[in-house]
Amino acid sequence: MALVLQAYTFAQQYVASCLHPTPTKSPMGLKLGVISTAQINPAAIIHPAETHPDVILHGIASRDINVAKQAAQKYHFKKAYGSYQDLLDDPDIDIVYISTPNGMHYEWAAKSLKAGKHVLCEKPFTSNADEAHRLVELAKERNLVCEEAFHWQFHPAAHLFREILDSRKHGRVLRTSAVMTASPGVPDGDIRWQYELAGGSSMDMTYALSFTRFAVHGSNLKEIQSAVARPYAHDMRVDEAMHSLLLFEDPSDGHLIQSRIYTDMARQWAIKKILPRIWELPSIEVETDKAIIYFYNAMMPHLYHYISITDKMTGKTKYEKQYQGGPCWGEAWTTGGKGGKSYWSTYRYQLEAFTEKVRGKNVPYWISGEESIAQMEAIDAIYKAAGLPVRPSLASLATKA
Ligand SMILES: NC(=O)C1=CN([C@@H]2O[C@H](COP(=O)(O)OP(=O)(O)OC[C@H]3O[C@@H](n4cnc5c(N)ncnc54)[C@H](OP(=O)(O)O)[C@@H]3O)[C@@H](O)[C@H]2O)C=CC1
Ligand SMILES: O=C1OC[C@@H](O)[C@H](O)[C@H]1O
Repeated sequence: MALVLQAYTFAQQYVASCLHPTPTKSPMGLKLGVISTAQINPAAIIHPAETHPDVILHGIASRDINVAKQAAQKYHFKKAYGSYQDLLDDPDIDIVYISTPNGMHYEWAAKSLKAGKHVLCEKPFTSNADEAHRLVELAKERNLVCEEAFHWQFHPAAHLFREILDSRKHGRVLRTSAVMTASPGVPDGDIRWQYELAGGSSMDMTYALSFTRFAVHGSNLKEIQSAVARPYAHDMRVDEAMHSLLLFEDPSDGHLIQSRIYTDMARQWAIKKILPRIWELPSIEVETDKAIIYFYNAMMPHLYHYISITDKMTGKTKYEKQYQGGPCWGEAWTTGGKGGKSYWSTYRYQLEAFTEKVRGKNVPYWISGEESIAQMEAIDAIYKAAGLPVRPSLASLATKA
């Protein structure tokens, strides 16, 4: 279903770009280089960049020059490169977006930083926490921006959700349950099934953990109470699905929060071969002292979302939504005016913050390196608790070979 959402995002952004005029590009705009010709590129970076006055589609790299040339022609990049390193050797490029398989994020993000480029790196940030530490350290040393592309966190709806929880209007957070599944499942041969490329549902569907950590933010992960993987039949090291129970501690009063996380790259259909679970979008439910709060489609709220709040005492439910402005962006002046635009995708809001950060300005919201490290530490801990190996670093695999 997530693939369907991506296609829908692509279509939505395409229509939006026809309906809304392309802005005049600043002659001093940041020159963007894209590493890989991944299928996510149009939705995650190319269309958002098209509508951003301060970003210029400069170059795209592929392991195959012909593939790079085709992509450059299709999306109007000025240049195409037949290797990722060639792109990094171009001194004109200011910012780099990395959409390689997970296991290559660290290598190319580190090489980009060493080449003096700011980095927007796809999720999950790295293969493991050790790599995340090293990358964050490197970015600090070089005084460059290096961000994990957790686009959903930039959307106004995410901040409405957080404000509802943080206000404590409904009491403390007691329990959370986050889900991300694929039904129809991820196709065979996909990068997500490959252990060496840091595949697995906990890695790919890292959103469920991200929703959770966002909801309980500030709380410390105390322990993994339980983690059970359903292994992939062709490689037992890859978690086709993962069920985990995490325990967080809220430092303000020491109360405990139990968090269920369920990811599944091959979710059983509702009716076999007839009806996949297309309605089961990545979402999170939060129980507080007084209410049950549910954020439906937290991953791609720009397409559709709601936040429902059901009062435990009265049983009454009220619904909220936020497509622009709101607690985070409401007072912010953006390249789309005050509060952003209602048709902006999560990726467009993300790019807005990323470019402002690169420009050294204050941004309405940011994902720190420490945040990405904590996220990777939690993933490592889940793998260990489930008895599976932490995803390997490519460099360590090369040494073993
Ligand atoms: N933010 C979001 O919403 C999404 C993020 N993602 C993330 O983006 C990344 C890419 O995902 P996705 O678009 O599905 O990936 P794809 O499989 O479509 O693309 C991956 C690209 O990586 C390059 N590549 C380099 N080495 C390999 C290799 N050994 N095997 C396969 N490809 C290789 C290829 O580009 P080339 O041939 O040009 O070198 C390929 O096109 C992942 O990290 C994923 O987690 C994915 C989907 C959504
Ligand atoms: O980031 C993602 O979002 C959408 C999903 O289809 C995909 O598996 C994942 O990589």
